[in-house]
Amino acid sequence: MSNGKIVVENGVLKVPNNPIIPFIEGDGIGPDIWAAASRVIDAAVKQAYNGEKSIEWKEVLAGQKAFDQTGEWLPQATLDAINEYLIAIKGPLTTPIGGGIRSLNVALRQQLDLYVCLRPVRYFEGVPSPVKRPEDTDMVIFRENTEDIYAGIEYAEGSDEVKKLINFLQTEMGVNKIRFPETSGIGIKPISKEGTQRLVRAAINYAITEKRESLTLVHKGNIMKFTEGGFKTWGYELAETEFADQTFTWNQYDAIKEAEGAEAADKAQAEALAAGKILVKDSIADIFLQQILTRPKEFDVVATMNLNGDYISDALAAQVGGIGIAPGANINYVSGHAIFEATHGTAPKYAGQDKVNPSSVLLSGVLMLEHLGWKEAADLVTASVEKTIASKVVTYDFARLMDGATEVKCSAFADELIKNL
Ligand SMILES: NC(=O)C1=CN([C@@H]2O[C@H](COP(=O)(O)OP(=O)(O)OC[C@H]3O[C@@H](n4cnc5c(N)ncnc54)[C@H](OP(=O)(O)O)[C@@H]3O)[C@@H](O)[C@H]2O)C=CC1
Ligand SMILES: O=C(O)CCC(=O)C(=O)O
Ligand SMILES: [Mg+2]
Repeated sequence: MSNGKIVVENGVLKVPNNPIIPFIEGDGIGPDIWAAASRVIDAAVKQAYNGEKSIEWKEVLAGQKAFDQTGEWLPQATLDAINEYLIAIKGPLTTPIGGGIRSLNVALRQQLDLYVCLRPVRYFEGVPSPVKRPEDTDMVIFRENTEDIYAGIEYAEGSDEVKKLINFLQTEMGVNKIRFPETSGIGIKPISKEGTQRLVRAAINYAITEKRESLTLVHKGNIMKFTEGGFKTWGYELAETEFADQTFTWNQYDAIKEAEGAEAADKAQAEALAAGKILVKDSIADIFLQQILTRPKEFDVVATMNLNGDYISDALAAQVGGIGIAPGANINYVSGHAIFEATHGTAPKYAGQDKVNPSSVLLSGVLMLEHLGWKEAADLVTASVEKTIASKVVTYDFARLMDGATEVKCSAFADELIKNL
């Protein structure tokens, strides 16, 4: 452990006092927010441990910077370094729309098999929000990170591949419902039982450890029966088999109701919850998006597939004040690999202006510190974010919605955060 490498031993992370942590600066606003956030993290670690601990940052390349320096968008050396050092943090990377390279963000998650995209959503007092009671929103999203349409199995309209696939579907599979077969692009959506269950397992384990009350499986299983519907079925199945003593599911509720009536089902559920069991329920994605606005208190931990999770995490971020403050982490709980990153993207129109809010990547750093077991440093940063926002010294995104705010640049906001540690 003396060589600065974080390792996993018997499923437990061993962190030296001076761990080497690879970082990807990112495209667009990446350099600005990374410079700001890393300064705050370093200052918090120094203060929390009187200089006995510190992070040795190791830059690894991806995105435009990597392409300019090496001719590759995601060099093998970057994957090798993250593989070796286990934990990394990154700024956002650009993905062109419609053509060009596929997402490097997705590639990193898939190639390192970081199957959980963890995105906690909580309110910070004083942050301007579009809803009346933003403090009612306190959810933790577990977004499946390796499957779904993000697998990138897509064929362009007019290509030989799409003609072959459509022909196969029509002649071999009896499909006659492709409305415009001559001009369709086709995408494939793989959702597996293994992929679902390792995600739901992580979500239930989190709910147990963090003493959360419920887990909601969000899906569109009424329409996509064997993919999103499978997700729901396999999620309930996992809860009822692996976590029989710790959970009570709506599936079980329905079975009791059918056999013994609604009163018996209500009683069984009430008893289970009184005994501290986690309620595992499900929600169809469209109604879920309505209810997170109208009844946010009913939701706690949320598990869902990749695309739903992408939409839901941005929607929930907006609810508590926007994407400038929404952190995230991509984690493989078995191998120990993790990459921490903001929920937002490269915001190209603000690139190089030292303008945007560094809180998303900074709070991703807080998740990283917590993951390392460096809670004291994590708590210092969180308290400083709370204090700084309460003092109304904020970046443009909050300043434009707050009365009496002092707008500061990204780097000056970091100075303020360090002052308030
Ligand atoms: N994980 C990743 O690396 C991700 C990468 N991307 C990529 O980023 C690129 C741009 O995507 P886009 O759809 O514009 O989404 P972005 O998240 O980059 O930006 C959209 C808007 O969100 C607000 N915003 C984003 N970041 C911040 C911040 N730090 N502080 C304050 N406000 C912020 C800005 O709002 P306003 O205009 O109102 O000021 C901005 O214009 C694309 O190539 C996309 O693929 C997207 C998401 C995640
Ligand atoms: O990879 C991208 O460009 C977008 C990723 C994204 O939207 C996300 O991680 O939430
Ligand atoms: Mg997204």
